[in-house]
Amino acid sequence: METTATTLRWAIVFLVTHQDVQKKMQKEIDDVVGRDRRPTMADKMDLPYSTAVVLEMQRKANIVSFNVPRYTTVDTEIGGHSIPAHTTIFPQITSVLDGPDAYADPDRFDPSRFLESDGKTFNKTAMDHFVPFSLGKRVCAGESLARMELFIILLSLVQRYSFDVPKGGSLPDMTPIFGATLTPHPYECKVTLRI
Ligand code: HEM
Repeated sequence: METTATTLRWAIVFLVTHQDVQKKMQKEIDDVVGRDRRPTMADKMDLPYSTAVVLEMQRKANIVSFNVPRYTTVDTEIGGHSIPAHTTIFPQITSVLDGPDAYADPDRFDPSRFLESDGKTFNKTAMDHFVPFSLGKRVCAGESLARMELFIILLSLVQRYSFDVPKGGSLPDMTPIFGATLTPHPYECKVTLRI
C-alpha cells in the first residue's frame, strides 16, 4: 500500500543519514537472527533496538501529519477547549509525534528514545504517544498489517543490504513533499549486498 511504501522510502533516508543506527541494527540482527534465514515476527521480542528503529522512523516520517477531518454534531469540550456544534476539525498527528513532552528534542532521529536504559524495556511514555495510525473508533484499519510489513520488510532489507550515499553524491533532502501524505524527495542511494 502507498502508505507503507512511503514509510519504507523514509526509512532508507534515515538509515543513509544515520550510519551508526544502521550498523547497530545490523549487529543486532546478525546476533539474533544470523544471516542464513529471514527475520520473522517471532524474533521481534529479541530485537528491541531494531523494533525501536521501526518506531522512530515512523515517528519522524509522520506521513499522515494532518489526520482525516472530524465534524462535531453537538457542542463539545476537549481538553478544556469548547468546540461548538457543526465545526470541522483537522486533528494534527504531528502535535503528538513531535510533542516535546513525550519526545525530548523531537527533531532528532534517535531510536533509543523508545527504550529504557537497559536497552530492552520499552519506554511507556514514548509508546503511549506513538499514534501514526491515529486513535479511537476510526483508527487505521490496516495498523496490524502495516506494522508487520514495516518490521519484516525493513529488517530483511537491513539484514541483506547496506545503504549509503553514492560516491560523489549528497545526503538525501529531508524536507518532505506535502500532499495527502508527506513523501521524501527522490534520492540516490548506494546499496551494497552484505550476504
Ligand atoms: C504506515 C502505514 C499506514 C499509516 C501510517 C496509516 C495511517 C492511517 C491514518 C492516520 C488513518 C486515519 C485514522 C483516523 O481517521 O483517525 C488511517 C485510516 C485507514 N487506514 Fe491506514 N495507515 C497505514 C496503512 C494502512 C494499510 C496497509 C491499510 C489496509 C491494508 C490501511 C487501511 C486503512 C483504512 C481502511 C482506514 C480508514 C479507517 C476508518 O475510517 O474507519 N492503512 N490510516
